Amino acid sequence: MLMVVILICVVFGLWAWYLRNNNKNEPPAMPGALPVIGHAHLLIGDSTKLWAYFKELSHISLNVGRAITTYIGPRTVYVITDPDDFLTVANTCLQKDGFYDFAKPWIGEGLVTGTVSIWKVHRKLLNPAFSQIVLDSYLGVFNKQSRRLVKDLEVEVGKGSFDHWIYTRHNALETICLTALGVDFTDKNVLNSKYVMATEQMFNLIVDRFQKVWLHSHFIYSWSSLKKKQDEYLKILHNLSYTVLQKRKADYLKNRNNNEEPTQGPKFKSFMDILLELSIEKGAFNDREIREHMDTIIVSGHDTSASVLMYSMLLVGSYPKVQERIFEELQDVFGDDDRDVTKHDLSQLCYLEAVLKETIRIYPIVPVIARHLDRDVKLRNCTLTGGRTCCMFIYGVHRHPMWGPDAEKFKPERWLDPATLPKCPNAFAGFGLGKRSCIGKWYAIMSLKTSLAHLFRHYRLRGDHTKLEVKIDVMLKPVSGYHIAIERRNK
Ligand code: HEM
Repeated sequence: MLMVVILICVVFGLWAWYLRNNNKNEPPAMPGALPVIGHAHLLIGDSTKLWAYFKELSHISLNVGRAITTYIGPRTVYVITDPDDFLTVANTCLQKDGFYDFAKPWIGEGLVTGTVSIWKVHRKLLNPAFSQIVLDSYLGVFNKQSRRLVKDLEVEVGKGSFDHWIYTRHNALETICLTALGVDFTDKNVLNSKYVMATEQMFNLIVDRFQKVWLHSHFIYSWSSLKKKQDEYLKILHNLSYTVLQKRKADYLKNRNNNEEPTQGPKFKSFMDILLELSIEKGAFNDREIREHMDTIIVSGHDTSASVLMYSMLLVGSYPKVQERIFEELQDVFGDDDRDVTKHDLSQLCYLEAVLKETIRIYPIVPVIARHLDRDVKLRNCTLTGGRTCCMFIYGVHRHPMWGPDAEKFKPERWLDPATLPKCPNAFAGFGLGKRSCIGKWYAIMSLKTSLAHLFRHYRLRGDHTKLEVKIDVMLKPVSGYHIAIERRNK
């Protein structure tokens, strides 16, 4: 078996080696390629090492015209870090790269991984679920969940460093279930923990597969021990989403038969309401498709927000002056009142929003995205060849020289004055760019601002982000998270 695998790799490698130099206007090649395997040997190691390699790729790309060519066995993979080129590729080639197929057993044809023809129809149908009017209707839940987080953290007051990532993850999972899906898991701790664990393991597994180039083949992967583990985790993940689906569907049908408006949940149609309505009344989705959209929203909606909350708490804890400025802004808006955050308050919390954006710029939790090039794409300094993979390095875009010599510094105030921001509108790509950018951007900003407004009214944080080691588990994750301590704020 091993011999067959090696033989296949060698044949593909030689073939790709032969084909790869035909485009004379291609970006320069990344140094260090070996015959046949290309740069695949640089992917080997744990996910911290992989992240170090990705950072190096970003910096090399930034230094040589914002684009380089790498080779993973038979595949040619471009790395780009120019913001305008990023947008060009993002809007010219809408198809996600084959690497995203590693997540398809989990989230299928949901928006993140969906094939273009399906994505085009479904994104249009689902956009209204993230309209401002729907998001405003979630503000009550965002406040309730933020208060819950403040309360949960009470046990850590004065006890020294602890892992706040555990708290933000559980809280964000409950929030996405309450809002987008209309189900309450706040008293189901065991289920919640199992789901969070399975999500983490699935991300590990996808990265593990990425690093083991021979497992890129679906056939070889299907015989691997990794695939067996994947099946176990998927059982947990799909079990939860199917349970929610059955319950919500039964409620929908009951209300429809009784001609009743739902008594619980938001007044406006949530993501789940829209899915059910389109499925039951118009036959737009079958159960599998609903489940795939639900799984996509659960994972992309909770892990992202939880990570940004975790990193922003750590960064603010590391910069006392930033923390005091946040508190001053909160005092200006709320005084000593512990009331809920309103829509109007959110529009006034400009410094807090700057903190969030700067956090995502420094720690882009989705640091790389990839497209399949279905045609040749002409960029500013080079041409990418169709049929290949283009990785857009958000991490690199956020360190482009247009951010200035202090690009590595956490400086929220740069967001307050257009003169201190890059002129290029694409320089910030934390939520992706173009037609397939994040559908949940404003959901995330609203929920995160609400959480931070509650947290910083109650606590003073201390942290040290320079001690944080990160790894890439699809998203940018902490290796360990014991870097903040909290104290109650005496106003
Ligand atoms: C701060 C938090 C978030 C960040 C930084 C973020 C970032 C991103 C990025 C970079 C992409 C593009 C992915 C790619 O092209 O492969 C994306 C897509 C997506 N995000 Fe987010 N996201 C966040 C929060 C959310 C939330 C809260 C939701 C849902 C409630 C969500 C749902 C999605 C979906 C469904 C897509 C796929 C969009 C499409 O292809 O049409 N995200 N996000």
